[in-house]
Amino acid sequence: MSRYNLTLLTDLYELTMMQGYYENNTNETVVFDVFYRNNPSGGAYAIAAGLDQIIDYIKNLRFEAEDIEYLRSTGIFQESFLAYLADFSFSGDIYAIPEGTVVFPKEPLLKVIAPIMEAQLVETAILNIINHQSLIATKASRVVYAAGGGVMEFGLRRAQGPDAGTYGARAAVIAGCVGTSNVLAGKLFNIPIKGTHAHSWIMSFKTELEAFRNYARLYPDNCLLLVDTYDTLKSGVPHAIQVFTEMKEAGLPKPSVYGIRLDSGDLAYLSKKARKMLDAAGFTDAVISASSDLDEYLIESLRSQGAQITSWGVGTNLITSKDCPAFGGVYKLAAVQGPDGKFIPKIKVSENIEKVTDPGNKTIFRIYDKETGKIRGDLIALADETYDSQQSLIIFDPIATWKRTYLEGGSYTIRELLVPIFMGGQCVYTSPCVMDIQTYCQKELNTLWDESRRLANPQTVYVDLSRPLWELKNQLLDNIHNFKDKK
Ligand SMILES: Nc1ncnc2c1ncn2[C@@H]1O[C@H](COP(=O)(O)OP(=O)(O)OP(=O)(O)O)[C@@H](O)[C@H]1O
Ligand SMILES: O=P(O)(O)OC[C@H]1O[C@H](OP(=O)(O)OP(=O)(O)O)[C@H](O)[C@@H]1O
Ligand SMILES: O=C(O)c1cccnc1
Repeated sequence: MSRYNLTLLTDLYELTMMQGYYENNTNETVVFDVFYRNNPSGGAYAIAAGLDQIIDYIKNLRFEAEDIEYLRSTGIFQESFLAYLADFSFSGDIYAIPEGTVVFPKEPLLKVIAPIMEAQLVETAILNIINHQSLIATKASRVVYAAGGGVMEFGLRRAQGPDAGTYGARAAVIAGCVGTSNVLAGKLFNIPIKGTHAHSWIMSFKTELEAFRNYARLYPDNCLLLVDTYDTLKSGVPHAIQVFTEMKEAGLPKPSVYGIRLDSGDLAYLSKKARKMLDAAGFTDAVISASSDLDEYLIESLRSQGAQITSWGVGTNLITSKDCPAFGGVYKLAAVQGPDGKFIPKIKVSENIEKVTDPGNKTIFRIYDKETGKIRGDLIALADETYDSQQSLIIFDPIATWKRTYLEGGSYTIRELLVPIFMGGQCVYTSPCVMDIQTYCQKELNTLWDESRRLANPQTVYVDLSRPLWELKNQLLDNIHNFKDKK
């Protein structure tokens, strides 16, 4: 997707810090990690999304003459720094977890290794993109899980602006929605567009029957009729049946999709009644679709009541992730390259143990049970560590270290999650198309145990530190405390 230049999509402080580094003549290479601390909506996982837009952003990162002019007009920046910006391009490395991957708190979803001026500039846009799309993908995966499939994303009108509606639709399809009502998203990302019709269509005709007949004449192959404008069971469903009967009698080919949409009332009750009426008329394959302020909990409840709904239009609650409006991804410095080229690990200490960062240039290994393919745990490790799944391995909780799991050599498989995206400023990664990411995401979700997928109180997936990383972290914490003690 070609996009306008987002180079100024950054917080002012990134630019003022950048100018500070420029003035001080410091531009050492650093490592920054993107990670999040808590799973959205009380779940046990998130879905990584947004990488393709980050790639686009980095590729197009340059200060145009008008950007420089604007920055000059603020009076904050020196001419020498503006001249540096005019020549700026990204020269660093980026590693990331591919889109559609199931991810967990604390693990680096993306890692930037670049001169500090570059690494600092890109913080805001990277977080903005990952935080939004990962949030919506995670929410959508919950909705799709509850529905068992057949979810159409209908939220554009209630999204927080055009970008949220469009990239949100992309994220929703990655996570398993069968399509979106957003036509621009369909065009930009080559994803299926779906839709029925509104109450206004029915109301614009003299009668409901006339409105249905007209719609069926125009769209005989994809004909979902909205049946709740006047009276769902006494008018809408009987009229829909009448029109389907007329289509059949006219000898029209069987539609690819036909049926009804319920948009109000007791969806459980109405769908069961409507199913009986459609079946009795011989339309056993007619689809019953439902919409109206749905979310994963309502859908789960409807299904547990035996609602006869197999197609779901979900808007507001999905596209805004209404119960959890922010993803909370952060960007933290993990290492600074010393004069000898080696990375010096950095740690941020906090009163709150959860907020102490993991130091060093790191990677992530995912450990799967060999027999079932399910995730046993993730291991955040130093980037130069290697593992051999034929060797036995003990993984342990980095805080409650007595909680440990012994993995017998040969009983597990292991995969490194971070892959190179940019090397020396050049993109070395080709993003799959959205529908391929969707297929991959489905496989990813299947690596979670059912206990970690359920909506309420799911089982946490272990994210542990490798022994070398754990030792490094403790050593740095000790050093800091020794220093404090001596003061
Ligand atoms: N982070 C971890 N890494 C590896 N193994 C762990 C981890 N946490 C727990 N275990 C192991 O998993 C098993 C279950 O432990 P336990 O019941 O304490 O799990 P838990 O997830 O900590 O439970 P809780 O839900 O109370 O937090 C034990 O064998 C324990 O040693
Ligand atoms: O309810 P959502 O999950 O957001 O799904 C999308 C809603 O948008 C449409 O309604 P419309 O905008 O016409 O308003 P309505 O709520 O009055 O039907 C549609 O009929 C759904 O009800
Ligand atoms: O096509 C539909 O039925 C639709 C699209 C957007 C919002 N509500 C419904």
